[in-house]
Amino acid sequence: MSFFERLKTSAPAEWRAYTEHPFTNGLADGSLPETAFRHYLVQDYLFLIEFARAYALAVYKSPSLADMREAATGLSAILDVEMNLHVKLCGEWGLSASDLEQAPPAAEMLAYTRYVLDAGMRGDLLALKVALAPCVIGYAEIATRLASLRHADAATNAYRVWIDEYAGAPYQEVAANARAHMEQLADRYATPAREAELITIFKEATRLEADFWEMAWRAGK
Ligand SMILES: Cc1ncc(CO)c(N)n1
Repeated sequence: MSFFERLKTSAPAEWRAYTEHPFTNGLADGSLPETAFRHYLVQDYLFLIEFARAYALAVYKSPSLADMREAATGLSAILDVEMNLHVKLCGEWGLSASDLEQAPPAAEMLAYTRYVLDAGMRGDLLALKVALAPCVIGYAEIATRLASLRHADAATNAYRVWIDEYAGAPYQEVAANARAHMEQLADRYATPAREAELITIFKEATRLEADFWEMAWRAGK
């Protein structure tokens, strides 16, 4: 079993609560209330800024030049690709750049990003990548599942652009690379004695991802 599969099978309830959260199913069938989606978009913009800082930390934490290049590629994927797409998507939902920048950060967004940054600051590059795995690899898995559901209203579903962005080849490739790099780091640095600590980080980060959906889901009620 790969390292990532071991992480997932060590946190089955957490992984399920995150990847099959009602928010995600509401994206797939278009039933998600618009207020929930808008709340999500605003907080996700703030999330991505902190996420970029986590990748910058990964550059600093890199033991080798090859690790550093990999982290720098991830940083640029967020700053130059995902953030731009996000601003465009927000614009389509009537949210301007200043709406996004002036939004007060939600406790769930802060808790999650602080957790990831802290795991990386006190740990090594592998610990940081494990904390990031639910975000990067999780979104690729979620979007692939949602894209395969093939609801009858797929053509008119307003959330289709979001699904397509994360189910599309460019994002899937970013996630596959992140996964391959984490496997390689695990070969180099994961010892049986460390596995419990790494599982704890993965479990916590997964729980905080589910809380992020839950925060937005509540806003739609
Ligand atoms: C909360 C969250 N997790 C993961 C991703 C994927 O980058 C995202 N955009 N937002």
